Amino acid sequence: MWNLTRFASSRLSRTRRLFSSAIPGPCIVHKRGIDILHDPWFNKDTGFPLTERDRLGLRGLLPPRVISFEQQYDRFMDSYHSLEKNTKGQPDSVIALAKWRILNRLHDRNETLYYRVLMDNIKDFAPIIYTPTVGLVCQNYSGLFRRPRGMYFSAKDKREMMSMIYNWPSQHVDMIVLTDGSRILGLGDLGVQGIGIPIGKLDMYVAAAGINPQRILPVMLDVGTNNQKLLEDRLYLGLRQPRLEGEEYLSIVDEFMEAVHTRWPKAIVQFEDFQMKWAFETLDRYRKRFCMFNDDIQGTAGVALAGLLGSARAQGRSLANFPDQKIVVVGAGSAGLGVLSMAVQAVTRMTGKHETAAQNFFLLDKDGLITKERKNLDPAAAAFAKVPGHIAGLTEGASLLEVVKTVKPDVLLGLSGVGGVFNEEVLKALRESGSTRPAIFAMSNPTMNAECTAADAFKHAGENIVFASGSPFENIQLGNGKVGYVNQANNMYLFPGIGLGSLVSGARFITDGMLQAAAECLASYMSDEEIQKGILYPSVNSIRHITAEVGGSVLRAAVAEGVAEGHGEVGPNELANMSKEETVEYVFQNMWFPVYNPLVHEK
Ligand SMILES: NC(=O)c1ccc[n+]([C@@H]2O[C@H](COP(=O)([O-])OP(=O)(O)OC[C@H]3O[C@@H](n4cnc5c(N)ncnc54)[C@H](O)[C@@H]3O)[C@@H](O)[C@H]2O)c1
Ligand SMILES: O=C(O)C[C@H](O)C(=O)O
Ligand SMILES: [Mg+2]
Repeated sequence: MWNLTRFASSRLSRTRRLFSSAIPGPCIVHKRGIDILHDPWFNKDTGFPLTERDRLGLRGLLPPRVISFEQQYDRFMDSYHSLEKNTKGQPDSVIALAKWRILNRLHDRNETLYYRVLMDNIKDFAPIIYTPTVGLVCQNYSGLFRRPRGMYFSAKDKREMMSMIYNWPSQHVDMIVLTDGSRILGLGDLGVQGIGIPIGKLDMYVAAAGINPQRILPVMLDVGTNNQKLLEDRLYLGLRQPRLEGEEYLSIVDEFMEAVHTRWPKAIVQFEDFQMKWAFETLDRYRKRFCMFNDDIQGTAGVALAGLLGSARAQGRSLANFPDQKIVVVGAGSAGLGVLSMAVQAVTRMTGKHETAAQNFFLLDKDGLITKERKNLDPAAAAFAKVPGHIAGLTEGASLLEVVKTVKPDVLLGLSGVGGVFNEEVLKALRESGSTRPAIFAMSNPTMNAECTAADAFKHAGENIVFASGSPFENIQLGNGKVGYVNQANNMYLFPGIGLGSLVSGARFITDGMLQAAAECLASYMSDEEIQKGILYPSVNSIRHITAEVGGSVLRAAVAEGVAEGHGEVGPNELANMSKEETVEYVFQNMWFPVYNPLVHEK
């Protein structure tokens, strides 16, 4: 139901009321007539008032009755609910794709209405436009393709990107999400079909951070694919060649980054779902030259750290005891290593001792426990490699079950991309760990790649656990009215605020201090009462509020670190003089909100 009063009960209420009473400002449009109806940025469908139909040459191109935004909203939601009813009993994937299609059609037609229904129903719609359905959409992208969205740069576009970037119709771009499709969620190399991920992430940017949808740009860098099935698929829409490697690959990314920053020097680029070697290499290569970050390494790390600190609180420990938590991380890829690096930074700050900061962290990959004896030990994992035999029974390549039985961890955190690796035996061993309240983070996406389901976690590891997963699961009814709370540990709680805070501070770079501030903000967001119930993260329904808070923290950190250059009319000195509350209010004020603005034609 379309209802502005819902905001009154949310944590957004004060600021939202400010917005809702404001008269929407006019919006300049350079086209007329049918071209406006075909442009989802400006189209209002049957919502164009008569005066506007006259002004814009729309008279006669629409049925005569003017339908209000509220009525359009309700009409869409009615169709959506009918679809839900009509698809009952069909396979989950069929229902999920049908829901995605109806939302996507609205997205293609009328962005204002689309983003409004998305924002108001974010808990129901996030699983469709984001994980898990976005994974299914990427897997089937070439068959589902109807209209392009975003930009595609391919290996064949070498030396052309600087001019191609000017093909994008929008004068201003604030946020770019870029992928090369090489590691899409836990689904592997999906080549050009990975474009669904930047689209879904940017939908979250609009819904959560209020980035103006006219200023977002999803980008696919198609450098080929090593997915043989796709190369042989006659419908595949990407380059039919193996992935570029080495310098050839980097020269393509370099050229793209130069082109973007020539046209939009202040645009922020989020790298998403790059395979590990390129995720680290590109972060290292660009983070001191451009305002960019890698969401899988850095966004995930902050969300996981906030969850780890929350689990310590849920176990009744003071934060000063966080370094004593024994944490087993399964998956030594971009996400797992990002999480451990940030956790080590946190422990170092608490104890002042870097050398021993990783002593309670245990890291496994597909070959088991990583120790100093590992052949071809990845330098990025070396800091977390154990000395074999240091703890009796812990040898190189020990299985997850052996590690859990020996270490008796407080936390089991999965970023392996492998569904079910937290199997019954592992979960039962965790139950025996003796930890007052074991925590399980099954963070891999989409749902079928989660290390365990919520139901299995509560069943085998005990009702006392704290549970979080990367993709959403329903809460578990434990009987006798008791509920096993399911958290969603997903980087969506941070990347929108990191992007928005960087944007409105005019940050030159995104520093570790800004990322740390984002994580601390999320960690301190939850009350003790919530944490005791096992609730580690806010409801997705309050994502705009948490994003404004995170954005404010990121902004303040940017100022403190001397990288804030100001944004629009607001200079660095003004930013520096803002109180904490003022920074959050300023971030809110910069959020776009979907309403129909009066359209004014200009040649
Ligand atoms: N919830 C979130 O916010 C979030 C954020 C980022 C990534 N992820 C998910 O994390 C997963 C991994 O992402 P990544 O970028 O680190 O991938 P990656 O390919 O860089 O790393 C995967 C790691 O898992 C290890 N692995 C594979 N099979 C294993 C097994 N059976 N047991 C133990 N380890 C195993 C690999 O050796 C590798 O170290 C993906 O499913 C992704 O969707 C979730
Ligand atoms: O996309 C997500 O839902 C989270 C994360 O970025 C991932 O790669 O799994
Ligand atoms: Mg990702």
